[in-house]
Amino acid sequence: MRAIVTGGGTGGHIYPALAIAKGLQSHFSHTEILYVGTNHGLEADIVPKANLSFQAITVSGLERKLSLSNLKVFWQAWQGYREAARIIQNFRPDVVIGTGGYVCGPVVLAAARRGIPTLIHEQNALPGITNRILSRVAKGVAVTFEDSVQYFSNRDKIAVTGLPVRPEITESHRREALKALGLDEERLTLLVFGGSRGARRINQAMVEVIQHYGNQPAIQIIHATGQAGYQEFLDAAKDRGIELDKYVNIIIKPYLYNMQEALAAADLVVSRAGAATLAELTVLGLPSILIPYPYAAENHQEFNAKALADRGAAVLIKDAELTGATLIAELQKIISNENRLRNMSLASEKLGRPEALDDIIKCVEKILPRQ
Ligand SMILES: CC(=O)N[C@H]1[C@@H](OP(=O)(O)OP(=O)(O)OC[C@H]2O[C@@H](n3ccc(=O)[nH]c3=O)[C@H](O)[C@@H]2O)O[C@H](CO)[C@@H](O)[C@@H]1O
Repeated sequence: MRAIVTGGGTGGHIYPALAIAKGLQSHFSHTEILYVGTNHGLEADIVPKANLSFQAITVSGLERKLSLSNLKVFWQAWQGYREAARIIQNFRPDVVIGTGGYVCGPVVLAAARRGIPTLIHEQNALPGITNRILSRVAKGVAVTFEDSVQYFSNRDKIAVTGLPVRPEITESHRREALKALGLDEERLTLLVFGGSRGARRINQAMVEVIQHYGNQPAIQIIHATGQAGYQEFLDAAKDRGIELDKYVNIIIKPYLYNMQEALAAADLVVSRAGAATLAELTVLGLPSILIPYPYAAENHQEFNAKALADRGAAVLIKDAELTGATLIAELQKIISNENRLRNMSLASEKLGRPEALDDIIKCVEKILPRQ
């Protein structure tokens, strides 16, 4: 089986594509995977680290208003289409799978035009523009939420599968993960990150949180600032007189390439409310404090977060209300109440979709020509 997977820009599109690639590798014998992305998306960094072949094409997003730079984007899209067509011609895939982001457009279109079976996966309840367009030509459409079915015209090809998480995330174990991270088994572990690109607002609040919990014996913290916010975070901590290297219970990283270990070690998570993150939290039954990114298209992160908060799996803090003090107060309420932590964890587990990856592999089987 030869498959091209494509999806890019942010982790929310890339990790589901990686999960599907790994699912294909373990389901079909002799699977060869090629990941097609762009050189300026996070995928150029993440995919080679996952030991998959990677090729880049030229493409960028449209601005919403008509402008000269949009003309350049159309030209790039045409170039990207020709590059995608060439890659497809050389690789000769049996199937092409897209998980959203602009890069999927030319790749899935070029494959569909050549009669190659194509499947797209939508992570959010409100489908992205690329997937809405591609759903017209794709042979199959897998969606995370029942709610998104209404946005697609051809309902026969839609399957509600949930969002696939990377297999290593469900296969990691707490004890080994804590050991690998150099953390203590007796302490409560708090994992904090702001989606795949980090979140400045969360980083700002975390400076105070870290000062509050630094060297406290009962807790340890892993905080990913995002690549772009790392230096700013270190500077802000320094300005506050915090000497991070004196805290034995705090790990600060720009990015967690070993998220499976961080999640396995965690007892409680503070994060944005992107769809891939929430699928990972619920598949592991992790309780969380969610701060939805308020500028995500049509405020979809707030809807994502509410789905968990309304069922008792998470506490929601609005971005505008987030400060170091509000975060510490919420953390204290949860940490000091073991029962609450356990109930949140049970509620979270109920929302998990561990079968999502298998269901997507079934969708792939369905669109392949019969042998
Ligand atoms: C601002 C915005 O519009 N964000 C969107 C983007 O979020 P974003 O790209 O942040 O994606 P998600 O929050 O859904 O997922 C982040 C992914 O990155 C991983 N990770 C994160 C940090 C780190 O250090 N290491 C690491 O591995 C997480 O484990 C997760 O797999 O795509 C999601 C899925 O389409 C949408 O729901 C989000 O609304």
